Amino acid sequence: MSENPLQVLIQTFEKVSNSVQTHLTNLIGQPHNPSSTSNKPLLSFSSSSKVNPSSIDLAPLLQPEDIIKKGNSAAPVTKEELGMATWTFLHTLAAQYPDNPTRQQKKDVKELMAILSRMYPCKECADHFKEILRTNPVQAGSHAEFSQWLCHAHNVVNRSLGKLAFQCERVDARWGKLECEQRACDLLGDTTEFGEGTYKKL
Ligand SMILES: Cc1cc2nc3c(=O)[nH]c(=O)nc-3n(C[C@H](O)[C@H](O)[C@H](O)COP(=O)(O)OP(=O)(O)OC[C@H]3O[C@@H](n4cnc5c(N)ncnc54)[C@H](O)[C@@H]3O)c2cc1C
Repeated sequence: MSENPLQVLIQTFEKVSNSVQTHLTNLIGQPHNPSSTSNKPLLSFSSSSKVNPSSIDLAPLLQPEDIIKKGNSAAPVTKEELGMATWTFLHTLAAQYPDNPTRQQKKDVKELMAILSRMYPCKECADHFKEILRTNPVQAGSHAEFSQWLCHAHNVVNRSLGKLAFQCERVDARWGKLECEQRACDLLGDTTEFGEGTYKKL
C-alpha cells in the first residue's frame, strides 16, 4: 500500500527540524532547559495520517535568554549596513562565479540582479539599481565579465553618492572566494559526491 503523502511530508519535516536543532545546539550550546526541550525538534508534528492542529507543538526550543545578544540586534539596519552586506554577498558571488558558467548559471545571475532591483529593501536603492541594469545590462559570460560588470555597477552607485570609483582591475585582489573546506562552496560543489551522469554539458 502506498504511504500517505502528507505523512511522508511530516516525517521529512521532523527530520529536517531535528537536524536544525542539532546544528543550533552545536553552534550555541545546550538549550536553556534541557529537560524540557533536549529531544524535541524545533517544531514537531504528530506523525499520524490526520493532522490535528492541536498536535502541532509550537513551543519554541530557545528561551529568550538563549538568544545570542549581539549589540542591539532588534534595531533596524541602516542603509549603509545593508549596502555593505549586499555588496559583500554580490562581490563574493562574483568571485566564485565560474570561468565557464552554464546557461542556467548565466540565467540565474541575471534573474538575481533583476530580483534585487525589485525587492531590495531600500526602495531608493532598488530604483537606482533598476536604472543601472537598464543602461548596463548584466554581463555574465564568465567570471571576469561578471566581476567587472559588478564592479562597474557598484562604481555607478559610488559616484552617485559622491564617492571615489574603485579601480576594477583590483577587484580580484579585493574580493576572494568564501573560505571553505574541500571546495564545498564551489557553485557546482564536488561533483564526485553525486556520481557520474549528474551533470551534463548544456
Ligand atoms: C544594489 C545597491 C544599490 C544601492 N543604491 C544606493 C542608493 O541609491 N543610495 C544610497 O544611499 N545607497 C545605496 N546603496 C548603498 C551603498 O552602495 C553603500 O553600500 C553604502 O553607502 C555604504 O558604503 P561604504 O562606503 O561603506 O562601502 P560600500 O559601497 O558598501 O562597499 C563595500 C566595500 O566594497 C569595496 N568596493 C567599493 N566599491 C567597489 C567596486 N566598485 N567594486 C568592488 N568593490 C568595491 C570597498 O572595499 C568597500 O569598503 C546601494 C547598495 C546596493 C547593494
